Amino acid sequence: MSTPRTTPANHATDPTTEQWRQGELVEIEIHDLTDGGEGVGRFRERVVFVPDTVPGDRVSVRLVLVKPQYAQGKLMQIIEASPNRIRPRCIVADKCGGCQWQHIDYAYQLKAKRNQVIQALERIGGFSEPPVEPILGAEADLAYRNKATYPLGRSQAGQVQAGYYQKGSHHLVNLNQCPIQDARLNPLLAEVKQDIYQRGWGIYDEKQHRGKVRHLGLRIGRRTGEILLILVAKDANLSGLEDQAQDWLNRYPELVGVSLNINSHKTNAIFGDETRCIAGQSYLNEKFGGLQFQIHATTFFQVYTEQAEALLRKVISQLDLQGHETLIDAYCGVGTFTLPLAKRVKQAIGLELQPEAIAQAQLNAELNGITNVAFQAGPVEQVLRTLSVQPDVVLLDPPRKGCDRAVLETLLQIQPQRIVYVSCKPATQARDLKILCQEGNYRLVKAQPADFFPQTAHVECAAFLERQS
Ligand SMILES: C[S@@+](CC[C@H](N)C(=O)[O-])C[C@H]1O[C@@H](n2cnc3c(N)ncnc32)[C@H](O)[C@@H]1O
Repeated sequence: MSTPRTTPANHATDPTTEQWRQGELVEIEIHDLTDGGEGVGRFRERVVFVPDTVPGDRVSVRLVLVKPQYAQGKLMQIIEASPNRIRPRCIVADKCGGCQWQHIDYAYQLKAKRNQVIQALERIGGFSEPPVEPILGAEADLAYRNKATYPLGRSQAGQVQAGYYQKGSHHLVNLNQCPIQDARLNPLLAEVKQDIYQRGWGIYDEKQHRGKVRHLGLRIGRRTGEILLILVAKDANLSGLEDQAQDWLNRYPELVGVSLNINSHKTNAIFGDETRCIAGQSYLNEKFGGLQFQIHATTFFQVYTEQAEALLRKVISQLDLQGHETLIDAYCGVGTFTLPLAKRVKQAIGLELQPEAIAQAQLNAELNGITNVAFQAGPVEQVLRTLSVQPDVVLLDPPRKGCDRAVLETLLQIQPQRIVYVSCKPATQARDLKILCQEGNYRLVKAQPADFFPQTAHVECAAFLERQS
């Protein structure tokens, strides 16, 4: 299970290519899954990647892209279904690119995710028999996401649509509800689209870079039920926006704020730099790790609150902090891990690129009366080496691309006793762990996978390292 997705160079003149015909219909058995969630089979001794399949399936596949060493297949027919296959609980699962694994039994998803971590540690990290714990599976494998950001579009009849892009395309799959979102967000999704239509606000066209409203975002505090609504628009000129925002606040008692984010750039990035609160408040309240948090609409917060908490509990129990330690939380966001951990150490320092997230982290510390914590805005690769403290523990939780090389080099110089590396991308995590563990600097004590993203191929993992004496 879990084949890293490789795309070998295209040797157009390789004679073996001739044995593959684009458009050919072939029958194959699926025996593996890639990191991206596609099934893997073999045909004429070479690899075929097929979305929407699962190990144990015997399928008929159209070869839609043919390369010398691999082909991309499109599932045409399931000849014999794997025992791991289930009927998707989402009515648009066959089209929508939001989830990759709606057709896979949850127990098998968990097995495949743990295996993804093991494979990455072995193949990329070079660890033999890595110490990977059983995965922390989720109690609820649906209705778990606390946040949704939908691109907007128009139907041929001109109706406003919101949803996720179709697999491998920029064609929008219109949704009125999404089974992996917190169900309390669904009524807003269906009705707000209609209001945008009634207001006559132009919908952004990414090809032409014309129109106004680009995305509709919804975020909910799982424990408090408070909801934030955010519109992302090319400019702030939406007639009647204040009235409409107030109308939404009146209509949905659980909605606590409506914001407008302005993104005037021709970019794939969702949010622009400026966010204005239009009605209500700019943040929602949430409870996490026994603490109170305020979270704005555009700042990072883990999408599965309960699972993030379950991983936090593992981190706390593994670290067994005694109260005398200095802890650095690099890539700290709004203080999600920093603040619960600060209560268990002498001093905590959070580092984060986004100044808005740092401002919220500071505020969250104040809200909870936590005074032994300091936050600093800036890139970890620059800030970490300028700190004058000697940390005992460093927690890393970088974005998917992993840590900048300079961060790893600084860690190898300052040599904290322990490093916890939390990641949602096993491949980059394994790459970075290899660097930290080379020449016997650190030892991988334990890797703890957790499912933060049921129905998708993504997996979270906390790796615990100890300095070798
Ligand atoms: C995966 S999130 C983790 C946030 C936090 N630990 C949490 O669990 O909520 C990664 C965070 O790193 C921040 N970030 C990205 N690149 C960074 C960099 N070069 N230096 C500092 N922070 C960065 C992002 O803004 C984001 O808040």
